[in-house]
Amino acid sequence: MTNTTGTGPLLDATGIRVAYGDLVAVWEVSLRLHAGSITALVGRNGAGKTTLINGLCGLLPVKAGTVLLDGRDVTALPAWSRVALGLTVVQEGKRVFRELTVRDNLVLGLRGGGVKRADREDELARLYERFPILGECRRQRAADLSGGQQQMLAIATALATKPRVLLVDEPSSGLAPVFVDLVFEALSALRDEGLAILLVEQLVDEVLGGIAEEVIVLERGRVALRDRAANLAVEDVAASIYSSL
Ligand SMILES: Nc1ncnc2c1ncn2[C@@H]1O[C@H](COP(=O)(O)OP(=O)(O)OP(=O)(O)O)[C@@H](O)[C@H]1O
Repeated sequence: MTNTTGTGPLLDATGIRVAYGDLVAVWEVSLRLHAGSITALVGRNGAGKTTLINGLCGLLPVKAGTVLLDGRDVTALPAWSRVALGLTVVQEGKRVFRELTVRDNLVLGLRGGGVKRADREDELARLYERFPILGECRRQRAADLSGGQQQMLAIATALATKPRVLLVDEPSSGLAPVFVDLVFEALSALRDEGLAILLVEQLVDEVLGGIAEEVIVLERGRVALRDRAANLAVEDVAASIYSSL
């Protein structure tokens, strides 16, 4: 059944378990992401956030559980076919093709999302309009951009795939405050346009200060706390994250 009414979750993951050999890093985690909302995934280092994201997007196989994308079971599909269906990840660490130009990175995203060659220039123009900073340096190698610019490029490349569900792993990591603000502004705008976003983020103040509707705290691969952001105080979330230290 597809989510044509806009009321059901766009991403519905149930009982997700992910392991590295015998080490189970994520234990039967369930979560739902809805159109037009940001869910923040927080937890201390090693809690399993990246592993969960990679299981959801298909970069790692799941040992148990199901991932439904708009009602369709994508659990067995490779990452690239999930991208084509609208489930895209922005990996940790500003992953871009460093030797390619900004434009060519974006074109790879457009191809991954199945955008037709005839529509390419229009789509690129739209991306440059959204991220003027990328328009200005479209002919530069990605390696020559600043860390903040590379993060914007990583997000823009993900957007080029035309996702409905975006998984974003620690986009603010290592960025100057001005770029953190730009990243959060971009994600808020995408949420307002109807994307369902899962955001791994260490900046608890930012998460509870407005960007996220829901917060999930992971601890040793399990959900330790889950609530509407409005119901949570920074101290509660911080206590939940650091209680096991
Ligand atoms: N490639 C790997 N091989 C083996 N174990 C791994 C691998 N990657 C992660 N782990 C282990 O899995 C667990 C979860 O790690 P993960 O990176 O998902 O946590 P995280 O919450 O994203 O942490 P961080 O905030 O540091 O990125 C940790 O115990 C980690 O040591």
